[in-house]
Amino acid sequence: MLLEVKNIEKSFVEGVPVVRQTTFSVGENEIFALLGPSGCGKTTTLRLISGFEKLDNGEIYLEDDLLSSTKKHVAPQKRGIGFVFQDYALFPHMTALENVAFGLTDLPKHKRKVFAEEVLCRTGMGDHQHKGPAELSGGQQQRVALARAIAPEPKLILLDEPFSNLDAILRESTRKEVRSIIKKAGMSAVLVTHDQEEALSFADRIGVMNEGRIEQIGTPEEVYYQPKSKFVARFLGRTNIFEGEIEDSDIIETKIGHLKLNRKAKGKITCSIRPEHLTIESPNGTSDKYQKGMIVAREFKGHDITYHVECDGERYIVHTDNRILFEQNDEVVVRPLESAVVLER
Ligand SMILES: Nc1ncnc2c1ncn2[C@@H]1O[C@H](COP(=O)(O)OP(=O)(O)OP(=O)(O)O)[C@@H](O)[C@H]1O
Repeated sequence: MLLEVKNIEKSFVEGVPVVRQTTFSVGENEIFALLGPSGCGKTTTLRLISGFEKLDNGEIYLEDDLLSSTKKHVAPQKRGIGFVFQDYALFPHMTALENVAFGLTDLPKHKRKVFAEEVLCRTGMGDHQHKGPAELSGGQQQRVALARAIAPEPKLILLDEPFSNLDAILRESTRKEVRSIIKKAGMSAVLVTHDQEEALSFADRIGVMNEGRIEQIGTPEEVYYQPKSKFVARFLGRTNIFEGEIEDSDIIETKIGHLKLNRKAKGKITCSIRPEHLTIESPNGTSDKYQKGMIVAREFKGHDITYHVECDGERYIVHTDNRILFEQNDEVVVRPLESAVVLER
């Protein structure tokens, strides 16, 4: 593993831990995202890795070298880690090109600007390379900061909400470019974000953080489709939660009817099923193992439609493609297409 974070802990105020017993590792050429709501400790975790904060407990290793522990603290500039922080401070008296070229000390002088220009072009800033930070918009400065951090090709790069100031279209294209630069150069990255779509599309693996702890680590598909907790299920996108009691079975009775579970369970259980794993049908001709419900709201989004269906006082969300057309107040049955995932907590 390239980066190993072992049981790290940090409090700013005694007795109020901000990062608790956090453990994860990042492999060679891997992009790892720390995803969680505002205030859950993501930035602090990144600052502990960069060395801008000292930890209270635990250890951080890069290529088996100890960077941080309670006894040792390697200075940030000596860690060989690149970073883009939320406040992306660029050198104000330098142009965009000079900002990016500045860190390329490993290259011969005449090659620095050529390479810096190439990276700026790839982050869409080629036309603005001779402007100073004051002449650039927030989003443009953010792209220069990204180029500056990536250009020296550090083994590991830390990215704290690096696309937050870009509009939706620019965000997607910049994300793709940055991902491809990181992958091609063989770098690894830790991305901090509260945007689930960003984590799902950018990272190879995601650690979902809640109140200072990582609740689950997995590939985007695992954390999205196999969440371990209610928090992870809900934070990764819309979902339908069912609660009930069963006797050693993989079927639960719900208000939409029988629902198959991904495994056998017993006692009180909670399970989750994504809206796209449910569908709706006209009640005519379907067997009576599915309960009737009514469409109470509909969100048409062009390529797909989200229906809100009320069954016996409970609301469910169903996501279908735009060929399944119903109107508000239509009577329907909700039918599962996949099994529901039993949550551990
Ligand atoms: N230097 C500090 N001194 C005191 N408290 C701090 C300090 N830095 C962070 N905190 C507190 O630690 C908690 C976690 O902050 P952190 O910035 O790590 O969260 P985050 O998940 O990155 O949130 P955001 O996405 O809003 O940046 C917050 O309650 C914050 O107020």
